[in-house]
Amino acid sequence: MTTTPTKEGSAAVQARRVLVLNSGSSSVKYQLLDMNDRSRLAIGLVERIGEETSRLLHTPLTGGDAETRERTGRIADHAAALKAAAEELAADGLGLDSPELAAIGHRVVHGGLRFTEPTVITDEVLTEIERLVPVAPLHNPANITGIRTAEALRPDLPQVAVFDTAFHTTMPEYAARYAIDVETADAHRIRRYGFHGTSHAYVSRKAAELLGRAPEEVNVIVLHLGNGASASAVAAGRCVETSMGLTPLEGLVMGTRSGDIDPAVTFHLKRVAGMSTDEIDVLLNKKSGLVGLCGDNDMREIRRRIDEGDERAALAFDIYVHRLKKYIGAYSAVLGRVDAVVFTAGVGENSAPVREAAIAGLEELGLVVDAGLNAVRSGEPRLISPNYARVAVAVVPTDEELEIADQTFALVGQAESAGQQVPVGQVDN
Ligand SMILES: Nc1ncnc2c1ncn2[C@@H]1O[C@H](COP(=O)(O)OP(=O)(O)O)[C@@H](O)[C@H]1O
Ligand SMILES: CC(=O)OP(=O)(O)O
Ligand SMILES: [Mg+2]
Repeated sequence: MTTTPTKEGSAAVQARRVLVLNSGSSSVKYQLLDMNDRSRLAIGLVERIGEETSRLLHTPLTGGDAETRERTGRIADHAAALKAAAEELAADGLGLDSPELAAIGHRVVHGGLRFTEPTVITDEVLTEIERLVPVAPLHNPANITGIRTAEALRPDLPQVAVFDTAFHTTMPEYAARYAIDVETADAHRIRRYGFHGTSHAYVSRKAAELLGRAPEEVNVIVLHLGNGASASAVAAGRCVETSMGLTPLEGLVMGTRSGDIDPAVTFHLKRVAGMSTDEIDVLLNKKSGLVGLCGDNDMREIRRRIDEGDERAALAFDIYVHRLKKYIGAYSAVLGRVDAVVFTAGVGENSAPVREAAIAGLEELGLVVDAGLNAVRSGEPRLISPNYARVAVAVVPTDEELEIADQTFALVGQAESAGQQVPVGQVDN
């Protein structure tokens, strides 16, 4: 194995592994990647953090058969979740103490306008991420805990933040600004930031590849349909419009979030229903969307209920699809020429009925889905439109973790090859 001098000047194993942490409001997804070939050494998920029914699923991928280990029982918070993940990695000889670990890459949801690129985390960067908590209350606190815990476990390693908002900072001002009083908006930095940017960037690039064209040559609409869901219009590789706004609440119907509503609904709930701001926040972020409409937020379960004739589930599905269709139409108009509409994330990659229903009736926009191609299940990027269609419709599996690992490793590598000291151990705990 190659050796290189460390910052202290002693010989060490060349570090080419990256740990990626994607901390959500109640879950942590993690992956350890070997950047020699960008392969995964282990993947894991801790879900339902803080509940009695927490669960950790850990899969080492270094041996022959990938066997998932499961831990159940309450995991109190994100710090405990990360420590449990670190123990699982250590049990496979992939512990965080490994000299082969080059950096830890974190998905950070809100980076405001300041962070347009992946950024090595210093105290000052962390303070800025903390300052953005009010506009990403479900996400940034979890990201911050992830950073602090990782820092405590490996204070000598560079930690890199990859921001969901970064890809959207290219949006023109007329798309990013809300039509509200300019002084008020500026004083409180109220504008459209957009989220899931790492996914929109990765998927739009992959879609261009699938079409055999350079990203600069194509205009695509990306529909990221996970638990959180957002659409973006990407022109020549740059985001020009996206559906999430100041926070990840705006836009499409999501698993538990309402997406677009008349903002006056909130005044009405306060004045007429007597709800507090916090109660309205919980209602719109956690008790709305699919779960609010029919009690389920998993599209598989909704489809199963529809097959059994459940009318509430059918209406929830129709509302979800209707919103998607509106955004496809709107973004076709924004882009003028569309080369591809691309489905991604849990629902987009797996739900043929959602894809079929969202594109149905859009022939005038050049959009058609081939039922046979749409029914194919595959982990590969693929076209689901017939050859004759004017606009391609595609499914492109997203890989936020790989993109975060690539960006993290590139940043740390660039800094080192330029002979710069990569800031480490600068986050106060
Ligand atoms: N086979 C499937 N068929 C339909 N929907 C699916 C399938 N697998 C996952 N999903 C949907 O994907 C959602 C999760 O998407 P994902 O992108 O993993 O979300 P997140 O990253 O926001 O947690 C689930 O809630 C479910 O609705
Ligand atoms: C920003 C956002 O909505 O993220 P997620 O889909 O992971 O909740
Ligand atoms: Mg996701």
